[in-house]
Amino acid sequence: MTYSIKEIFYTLQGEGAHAGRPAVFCRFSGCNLWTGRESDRASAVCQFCDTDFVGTDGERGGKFTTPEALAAEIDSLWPASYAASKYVVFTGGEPLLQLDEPLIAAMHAHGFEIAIETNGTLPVPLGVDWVCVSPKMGSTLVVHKGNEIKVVIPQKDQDLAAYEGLDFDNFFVQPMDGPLAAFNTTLAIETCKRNPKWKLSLQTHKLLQIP
Ligand SMILES: C[S@@+](CC[C@H](N)C(=O)[O-])C[C@H]1O[C@@H](n2cnc3c(N)ncnc32)[C@H](O)[C@@H]1O
Ligand SMILES: Nc1nc2[nH]cc(C(=O)O)c2c(=O)[nH]1
Ligand code: SF4
Ligand SMILES: [Mg+2]
Repeated sequence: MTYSIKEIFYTLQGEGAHAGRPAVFCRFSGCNLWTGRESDRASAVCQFCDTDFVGTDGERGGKFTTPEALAAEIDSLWPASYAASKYVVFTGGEPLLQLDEPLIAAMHAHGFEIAIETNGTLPVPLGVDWVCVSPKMGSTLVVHKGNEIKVVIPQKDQDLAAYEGLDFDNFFVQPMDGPLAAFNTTLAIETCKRNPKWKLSLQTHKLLQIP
């Protein structure tokens, strides 16, 4: 399996229950809900994406022909002086188009805890340590359990109650970034206050202006 990687970088997890935790982000190229081309955005299933996941031209991006080569590149970003708490977040694009058990095994062999950020339309391979699902209206959700569900609001015809019976440890709403970000943030705050099952997830890396 050759892995197509947009970029790999070391930063703090910005979102969800692990916000503030140092993590290596590995962003896979490609998504099943949008081509990533602006000309296709209006006809895509997922139209609000804030991410460039096209190609392999980002920082440390490229084609990795073995799981070991990719794992070694990810591990090279972890501070050598502190070889504990190793944490990798596989994102994209849609990571479950490419993340497989050999890569999971290679990351575990390097001592990493493995997280994914997924749209929940594809099955999760065994061995992932932290599953964050962010469902998209217009797609079929097949991942009904995990560590956190992080619902971007608002989306057309969305019904938060439909997610409340799912088997997640944490329920987050995250305001949709874009022209209505300020309005959406107020909406998310009000949503949590009205229904305290839900907690607020902010994209703190954007507030902090870090990757
Ligand atoms: C770029 S996606 C990649 C992972 C996966 N494809 C997914 O959608 O979960 C990473 C996270 O950013 C969220 N996201 C994308 N665009 C956003 C936006 N405009 N505002 C807020 N969150 C956004 C997604 O819902 C997801 O939780
Ligand atoms: N700092 C930081 N945190 C993140 N959490 C989820 C991200 C993503 O794009 O999947 C992301 C990201 O791109 N940067
Ligand atoms: S599913 Fe994720 S990566 Fe794909 S277009 Fe939507 S937010 Fe972006
Ligand atoms: Mg992001």
